[in-house]
Amino acid sequence: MDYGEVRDEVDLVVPVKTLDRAKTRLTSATGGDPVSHAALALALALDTVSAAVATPGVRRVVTITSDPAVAAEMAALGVESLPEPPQPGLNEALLHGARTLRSSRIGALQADLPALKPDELQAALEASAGRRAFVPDRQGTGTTLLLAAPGGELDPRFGVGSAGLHRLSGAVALIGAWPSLRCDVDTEEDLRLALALGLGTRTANALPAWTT
Ligand SMILES: Nc1nc2c(ncn2[C@@H]2O[C@H](COP(=O)(O)OP(=O)(O)OP(=O)(O)O)[C@@H](O)[C@H]2O)c(=O)[nH]1
Ligand SMILES: C=C(OP(=O)(O)O)C(=O)O
Repeated sequence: MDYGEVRDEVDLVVPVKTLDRAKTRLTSATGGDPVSHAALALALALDTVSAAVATPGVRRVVTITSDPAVAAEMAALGVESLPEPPQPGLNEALLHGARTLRSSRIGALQADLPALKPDELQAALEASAGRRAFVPDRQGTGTTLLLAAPGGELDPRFGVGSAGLHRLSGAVALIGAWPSLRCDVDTEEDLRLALALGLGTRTANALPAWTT
């Protein structure tokens, strides 16, 4: 295989929790209303995936989710969903996706990047230059994107302090001027920052009243 041609082309797995369990740290942002909360969590994922699909170096996007509502909305974007494996947990879900896809190059993208710009994701793919690499979140502690090397293992270590764990596991930290790729939305403060960066249309339409 000529890795020179494929090394910037990647298949991305995007994990999405069931909407009733997702984004608990954002619960206060929607005033505790479960319907508004689920709509916001779904919008975050749809905007993230839409931007990923529009990125030239991304060949395929697949979500890992057990939520039929998420799978149906993703299908409307032309994105396939795989159910979660029997083993619980984010890393298990990502490993299951990576094993199922058997891609020439695999990556994991978090589903809470509602300001994501395709040109910033593309720039990160190019900066990885075919290495196993990751993009830390804006605080530098979490991970928003993990890329395997072409033909290599993803070896995901998401969870608390994942940036440090990915670094320790030998992945290269990619730090660029990619604010939309580094702005994962866990809290109200993150949502305000993403709003300032320019939200995708679905999240903009699902925003709680306090943002307007
Ligand atoms: N499929 C799947 N996705 C998960 C799982 N755990 C986390 N995720 C997803 O992984 C991404 C990062 O997780 P977090 O930022 O912690 O999001 P979260 O768990 O919804 O948020 P909190 O409840 O506030 O911790 C999000 O896209 C989640 O939907 C899991 O067990 N399975
Ligand atoms: C699971 C992660 O996301 P967060 O830190 O946003 O919960 C992570 O960054 O590994």
